[in-house]
Amino acid sequence: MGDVKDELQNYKIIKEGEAEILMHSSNTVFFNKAQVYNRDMSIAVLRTFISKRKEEHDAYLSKKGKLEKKGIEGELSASVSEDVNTTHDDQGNGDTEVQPIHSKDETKNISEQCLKMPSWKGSRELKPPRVLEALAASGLRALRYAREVDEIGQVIALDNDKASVESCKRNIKFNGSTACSKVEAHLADARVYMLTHQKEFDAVDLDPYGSPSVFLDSAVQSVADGGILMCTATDMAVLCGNNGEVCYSKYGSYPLKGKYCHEMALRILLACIESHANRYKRHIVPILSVYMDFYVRVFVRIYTSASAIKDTPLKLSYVYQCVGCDSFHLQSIGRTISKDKSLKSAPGYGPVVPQECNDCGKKFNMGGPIWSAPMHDKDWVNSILANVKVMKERYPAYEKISAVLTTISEELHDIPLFVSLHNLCATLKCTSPPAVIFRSAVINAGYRISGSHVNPLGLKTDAPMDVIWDIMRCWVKQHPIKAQQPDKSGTVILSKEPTLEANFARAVASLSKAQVRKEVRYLPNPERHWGPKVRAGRQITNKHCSLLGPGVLNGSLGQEANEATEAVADETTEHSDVEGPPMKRQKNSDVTTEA
Ligand SMILES: C[S@@+](CC[C@H](N)C(=O)[O-])C[C@H]1O[C@@H](n2cnc3c(N)ncnc32)[C@H](O)[C@@H]1O
Ligand SMILES: [Zn+2]
Repeated sequence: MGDVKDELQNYKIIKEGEAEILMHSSNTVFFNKAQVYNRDMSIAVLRTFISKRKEEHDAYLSKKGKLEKKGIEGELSASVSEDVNTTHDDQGNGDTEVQPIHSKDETKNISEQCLKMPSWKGSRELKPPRVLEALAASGLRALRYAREVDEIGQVIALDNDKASVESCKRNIKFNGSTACSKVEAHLADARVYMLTHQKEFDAVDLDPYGSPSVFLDSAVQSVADGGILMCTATDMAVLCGNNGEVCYSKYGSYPLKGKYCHEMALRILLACIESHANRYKRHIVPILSVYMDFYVRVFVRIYTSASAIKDTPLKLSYVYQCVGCDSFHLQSIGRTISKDKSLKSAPGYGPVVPQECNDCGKKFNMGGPIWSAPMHDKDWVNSILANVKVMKERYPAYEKISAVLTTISEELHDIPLFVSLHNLCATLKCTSPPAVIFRSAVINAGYRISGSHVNPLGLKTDAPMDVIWDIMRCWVKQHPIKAQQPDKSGTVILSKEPTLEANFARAVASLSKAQVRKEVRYLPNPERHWGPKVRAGRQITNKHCSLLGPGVLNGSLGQEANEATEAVADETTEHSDVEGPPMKRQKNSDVTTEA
């Protein structure tokens, strides 16, 4: 007895949500409290998944019941497969172009049809969802799922590290009867386990150190039809372009350095998961894709449909980014043509840009392919946010996740990537218009504009780059700058006369509903040292700098975190900035990005 007591003295209890874990003083098992956002967000998604799954099952049973009443046995499955085979309305008499998919309405057709084909198809009883936490460490996440998500089924927690599995088993016992009855811990290589448990889990969670790339192939196979894959990547330096070739080798896409790099990271990860899913006649439907703090996390549903995977090239694009002015253009990989009442796939028309940038005359870097279809499902985002607000007290990170979800709910979902107002001004070496004034000019020119959750200074818009530069030319006419060197991109852009006369009068829609209601949309980090952690039990060395940012060596925040904090500070001044003096921005990437 005394021994047990002595032994327990070496542990401290860490509580997060309703779960408690024992952490040994030597802390050899991975634990990062910054991941509370990640775990809270995942719980919110799982709660919504359970209620949506129930709705889908009820709808399926009601449709089935109606058909059975009419005595039309077998028609349901026929109607479902018909739906899945017809992914577009065919209106053409001869050859008709069908555009690549960027908008939700276009994907909605596809996803709605696929939603009719989940794993429980045909069964009257909907079993509680089974969850796999493939990389569990202390088991904190698995325990939170089991204790906090009502109606959840069995949770399997895996780790290939013996100490982690022992700690996980200890924590299961420590959390009492619900945990003991629902959570099981196994020592296993997650890849082998997932490969040998195909389509068995309604939710699979991947939360690795760094990149999830080696786990994706088996993970997409272990998710049941209509199930959800939740996947984190913390290798932001790789995904954001510091090691472009490493990114290509891990994810099959080239990243581009740019203000939108964190959104590009999300879209590279989505494209990579889709590519693995396609190998098994499966495809993804993104529900929510989030960049937070120092990592990206995506939530995607997975379906099997040999015909739906033909649409994949319509959902992927290369990105051309000008090395001089950062203008960007998307090149879709595929298009479809409708011929004699059937749809055919064809390679995308290209190139969408000339050799030299129309705006400044410099060359383009080409990145991608990225997922260019919507990366969130708006209905899901609204449901998740509503659910989070109702259960406010059950989320330790309520302020943060509700702020992120609010900003995501406002994003233009059909617009991949974004422009940065400060970057535009840095190129022109001009003072920055207040965001609300720039937004107004875009709206007054007949285009849509929204913020972006990944960057408080990002603006998503369907206005083409030439319209954006015209607005900036008009702004500079009103706020003249000193003469610059003639070969600079900004000088070339300003040497052209605008063809559009920008109207900077404040437009009604220039502030989002949440901005009007003064709801929090971005939050700074709660404390210093908030950021990624290295593998349990390992020393921080120079090698980790590429993953965590140079600040880790002296224990300060990484570069990513610093930029985020700076951006939040900028965003918090956005409102006061509205009528205030414009700020001058310097561009430091002018020389380094030149090819
Ligand atoms: C970042 S930690 C997981 C943190 C945990 N999900 C949480 O929320 O607290 C990653 C874990 O993956 C485990 N791991 C790495 N490779 C693995 C593999 N091939 N199979 C199973 N576990 C693995 C490591 O031992 C480590 O405990
Ligand atoms: Zn250019």
